[in-house]
Amino acid sequence: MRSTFRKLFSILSSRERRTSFWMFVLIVIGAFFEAGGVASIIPFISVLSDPSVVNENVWLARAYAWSGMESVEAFTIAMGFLFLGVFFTSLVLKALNQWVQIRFSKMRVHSVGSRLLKGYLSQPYEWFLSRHTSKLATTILSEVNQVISKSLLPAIQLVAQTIVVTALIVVLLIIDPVLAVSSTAVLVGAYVVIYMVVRRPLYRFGRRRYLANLERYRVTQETLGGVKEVKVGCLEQNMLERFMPSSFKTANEEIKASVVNMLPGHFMQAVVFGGVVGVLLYLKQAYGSMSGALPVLSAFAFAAYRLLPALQQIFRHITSMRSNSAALDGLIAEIRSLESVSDSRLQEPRSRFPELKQCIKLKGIEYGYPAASEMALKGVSVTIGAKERIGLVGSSGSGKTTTVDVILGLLAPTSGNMFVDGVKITPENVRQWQRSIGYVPQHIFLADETIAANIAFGLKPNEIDRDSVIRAARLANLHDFITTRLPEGYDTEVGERGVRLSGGQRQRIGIARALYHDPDVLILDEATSALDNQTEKAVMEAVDKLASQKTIVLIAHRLSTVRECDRIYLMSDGQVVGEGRFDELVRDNAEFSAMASGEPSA
Ligand SMILES: Nc1ncnc2c1ncn2[C@@H]1O[C@H](COP(=O)(O)OP(=O)(O)OP(=O)(O)O)[C@@H](O)[C@H]1O
Repeated sequence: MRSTFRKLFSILSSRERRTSFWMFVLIVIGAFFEAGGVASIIPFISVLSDPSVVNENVWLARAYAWSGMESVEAFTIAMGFLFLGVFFTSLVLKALNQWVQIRFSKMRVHSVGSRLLKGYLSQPYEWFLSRHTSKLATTILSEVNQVISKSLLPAIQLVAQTIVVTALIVVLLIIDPVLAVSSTAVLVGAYVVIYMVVRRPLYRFGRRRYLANLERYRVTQETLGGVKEVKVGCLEQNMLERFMPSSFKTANEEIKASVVNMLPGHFMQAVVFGGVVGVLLYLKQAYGSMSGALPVLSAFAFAAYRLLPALQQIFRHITSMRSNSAALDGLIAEIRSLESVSDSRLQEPRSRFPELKQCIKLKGIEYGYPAASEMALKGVSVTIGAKERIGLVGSSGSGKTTTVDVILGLLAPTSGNMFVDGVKITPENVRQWQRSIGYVPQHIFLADETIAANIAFGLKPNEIDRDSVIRAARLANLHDFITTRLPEGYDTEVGERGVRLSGGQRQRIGIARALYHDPDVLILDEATSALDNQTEKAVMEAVDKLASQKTIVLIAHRLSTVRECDRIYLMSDGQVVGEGRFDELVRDNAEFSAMASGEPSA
């Protein structure tokens, strides 16, 4: 249990830890008043049942004299009000404490989730290559919530209830030590026995729920993310059957944990009722008569009214923390797997590289993916002149995308260097370099927003510059389509994942997006490979318009795409094996010439 507290503490920031200290102080004050409420009932009931105690008891006599009351009746009424005052104050403090505790923990869903996303975003691109995005999303969206509501909040409430229970027991010990010790021993002992029985199954249920929930999210994301393939492949039933076991398991394990949480409550009622009989017999024995025992009985009854639910809640909090320790461990492992979180990797660099004047030079680049046995790039040297249009071609797996990812500054070469106008690209200046590049991937991710917001992707609505959006759309050959064919022009919603746009239109939105920040260099990574010849032609017209305005790097499967390039690099097995203009390569390079002859001319 101590280690669970330590782990929970470790997911809080130092500011949150300080806040939790003040929350603890408030809990102690609340407990003080709760115990005071129980203690103050004794003198009130004593005076009520036998007014003569006002003179017999030293403390009551002093209080009576100090109050200056004229009659014992008035004093009794005042005592009643005092008791009610303490009791009401304890209720108000209880409500305040609950509000503070719930607010503190629910806000942690927000802050821990945000810190986690910040941690993910500040990781290098390489880090993401070995991660499943569905697991990252599940951790942020589901597991953080699970840990906070089923582990952190119970932990806080456990501390609060334990302090209240301790304070109440101290008061009871003062009132009647024998009764306090024996009844506490029976109650706490019964809970300890139950906990010992259920702790292992609870951990098992929690671990199975955690794993099943990850699987549930993964299958959901695959199914909905690939809905087109699912529909075409008639895989609906298949996907449903893959989803249902993990979904069933998640629910089932949660049911088991909840029932185990609840059952001891019934068992404890049997213990308590058995105990009441014993207490009454004891009181009759110890105080001679029931009327003599009335003040003590009232105090114990009143304390039990708080103590029993508090003990039951303590038990539930402990079991909840226990059954969620797998989720907490998962979250901690995820936080630890993050390399240092650096703000510099999150902020937009203030400046960008000076305009490209001469060339981008890759010199002897070697790169190996973390888990791969073979190098993906084996000494690649490439020169891309300013305002040139360069093509990268080669068979699948030859290293084109890896080369582009190095140019994009996403992968740091294992050896070799990249220079931009003679300046070496280093971790310090790579983000400025990235600001100079516009990138168009093979599949454009379209957000469920307007055309304008999709072109100015990632910006807040008030940051979008309409003139830049229109300029980029004109360059991408999209402006006429947007203004004449779309009902609300640039303010037309594209629909989730761009389903209302054709493949060619989506790709041109991608090009407009890449051009929005007016980059020097435009990189298209198989941006037209998924399009038919006719649609590709329309997209390539947009690219042609940019020739001699921008430096362009094109990765292409189809050689027709790179026909107009100033220079083409042919890659094979992580190396550059040919270089030249299209016709030069057809003439001089057997591999290229074979590729060209195998492809119908566009
Ligand atoms: N994330 C990765 N982890 C390990 N190896 C990888 C990874 N991505 C690519 N590779 C390997 O690196 C080599 C080069 O891959 P790359 O994607 O650069 O080729 P490509 O020419 O772009 O291929 P394609 O035309 O199919 O996209 C391949 O052998 C590939 O298997």
